[in-house]
Amino acid sequence: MAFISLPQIGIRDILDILVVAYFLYIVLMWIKDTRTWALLKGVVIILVVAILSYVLQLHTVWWIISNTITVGTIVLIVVFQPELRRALEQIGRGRIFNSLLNAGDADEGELTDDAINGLAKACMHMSKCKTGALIVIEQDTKLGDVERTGIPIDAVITSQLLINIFEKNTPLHDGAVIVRNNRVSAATCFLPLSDSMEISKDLGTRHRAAIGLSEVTDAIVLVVSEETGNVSYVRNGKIKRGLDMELIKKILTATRKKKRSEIKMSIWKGKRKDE
Ligand SMILES: Nc1ncnc2c1ncn2[C@@H]1O[C@H](COP(=O)(O)OP(=O)(O)OP(=O)(O)O)[C@@H](O)[C@H]1O
Repeated sequence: MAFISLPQIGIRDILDILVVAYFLYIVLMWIKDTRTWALLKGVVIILVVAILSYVLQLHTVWWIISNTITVGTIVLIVVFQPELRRALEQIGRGRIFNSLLNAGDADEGELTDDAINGLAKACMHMSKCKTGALIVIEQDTKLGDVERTGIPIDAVITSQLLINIFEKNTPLHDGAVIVRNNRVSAATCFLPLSDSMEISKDLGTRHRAAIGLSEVTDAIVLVVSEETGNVSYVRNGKIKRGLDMELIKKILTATRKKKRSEIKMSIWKGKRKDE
């Protein structure tokens, strides 16, 4: 009697399956959040056509598809180079690695109550006066490259200092301010612009720069619009507009708490749903 022999499954096989499943999940999540989603649908359609042409013996269609696949792969790598670069950067600053590397650093660089108050007060003041502002708060990803494009300051955060920096027609008002370890480390910094096509057309380059930096780093960016006085919070490529004093404080305080719990939890939880 023929009997079915089940392969032996050891702990290594389970680990193997879990690692592959996790990476597939990450890749699918990443694809879903970028313009690569449209590409994936295109690739699926081409694959379906290729299979059909093979099964139905449509020689010309099959010849064209099979010959363009090699060239097509190279073309896709070139076209999607920015997305691939961003994906690698995101892996590099992944929560699991950061948690392992930064365990114990929870309080280092964390915003103090005074700093949060200073930031919120300055944003609301500049909002009232319609003074444009761009404030980057460094997190785990070091922003030395961005900082080098600006002018060093190295001063404790106060609302007065920030208001003064962004005062129109003064030498430091253009570009972004970098905040590190509760200090304003530099001003007039140049941020990378986002090339996302999903950004609202009523947002100009200041907001595009904030989103651009948040796409490639884990920095938090506060933006005050010169045109509308609107205050926005930008993180992970997402923008939340129309903040008031309380909301700014609440968000910055929540980020601080999140950072602490992230170190304990992220190894187990993976990507949080609220992001
Ligand atoms: N890449 C960048 N890095 C840093 N700062 C930038 C960058 N691009 C623009 N800015 C800042 O934004 C200012 C121009 O803002 P612009 O009016 O184009 O944008 P906006 O998003 O419409 O802002 P607002 O609503 O404040 O008018 C510049 O003067 C400069 O200070």
